[in-house]
Amino acid sequence: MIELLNVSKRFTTKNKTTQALSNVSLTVEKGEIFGVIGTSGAGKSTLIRCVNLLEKPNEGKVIVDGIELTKLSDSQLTLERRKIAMIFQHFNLLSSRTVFDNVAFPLELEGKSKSEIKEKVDSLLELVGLKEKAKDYPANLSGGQKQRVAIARALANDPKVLLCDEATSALDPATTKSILKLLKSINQKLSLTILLITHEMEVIKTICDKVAVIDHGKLAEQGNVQQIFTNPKEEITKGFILSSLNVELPLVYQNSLSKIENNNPLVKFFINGNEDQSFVISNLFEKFQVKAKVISAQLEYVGNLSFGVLLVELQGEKINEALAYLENEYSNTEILGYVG
Ligand SMILES: Nc1ncnc2c1ncn2[C@@H]1O[C@H](COP(=O)(O)OP(=O)(O)OP(=O)(O)O)[C@@H](O)[C@H]1O
Repeated sequence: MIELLNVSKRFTTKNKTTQALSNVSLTVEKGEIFGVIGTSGAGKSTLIRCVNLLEKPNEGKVIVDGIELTKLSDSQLTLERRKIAMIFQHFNLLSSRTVFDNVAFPLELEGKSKSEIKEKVDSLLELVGLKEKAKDYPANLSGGQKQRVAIARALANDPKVLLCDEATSALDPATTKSILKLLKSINQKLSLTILLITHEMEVIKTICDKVAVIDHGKLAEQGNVQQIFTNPKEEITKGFILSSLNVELPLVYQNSLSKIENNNPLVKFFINGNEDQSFVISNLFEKFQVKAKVISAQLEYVGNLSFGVLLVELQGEKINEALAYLENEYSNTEILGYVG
């Protein structure tokens, strides 16, 4: 449904040229939710804006629904853009219009009749759960409600693709969840293809089928979400996954941690979704008679795979063998220090 082929984009200002995207290729299949994750300045906004040609690539092709947008005239592009809707971090609603009139706006531009508009807007407000707010103004809505209006408006012209530019970044965690749930249900009900950009792994984990990691304008890694979460190849991807797993050393351990190596090591390591790895505690005991006291842990599920981080204190005689085993078998094994 969306294909970017070797897309590059440079911005040239008076003093310098920034290579915002280098040779980016990706394919989003029909009906898929595809997430692009990256840190600030990585090129996410530029990438998503290249899909509807709000930014024109310097090189490469952009193909949406079989049409190569990069070779269309401006008037042809205007027509094709109707298939591609977009929502934004800050909602971009018209403050002088009611909720109803915001959603009606693209239909008015299309020249639809009053009765057609009423029928469509009512059904869209029903879809996003905001029927009772039809007469309210944006200023009187919560952030989550504003984004619901923006989603209803985006769907007014029955687009084939929805682009989400950090759509939940301005929302609190509970509202983020409800908006992601709404996007997923729209994706399923309408078979709408969704491309989103985010800096939060949580968003990817919650609704995406596929993910691409962008770093300094290049795609570092891409694949289905299960595969990337459980077997990340690139350091940047591992960093995103670890940052979404929040294990902290409890204060009592922080205060007693030392560098004295003949004490018990505190070890942090990553479980990658492989079922064998879930048996780490019994493996350590069976193989080395080393006991692993769990200090902190976070396990997550992507589909039926569990992955996560474990923080344990190792106790026993064959500590060095146990550490070598963890370093070999588990990614990102790290000795945080020693406790007496
Ligand atoms: N219009 C522009 N003119 C000049 N440079 C730009 C322009 N837009 C983006 N850039 C530069 O291109 C690079 C990528 O920017 P982009 O906004 O795509 O990153 P991002 O990943 O979306 O970051 P953020 O999450 O902070 O919005 C940055 O170095 C940015 O400064």
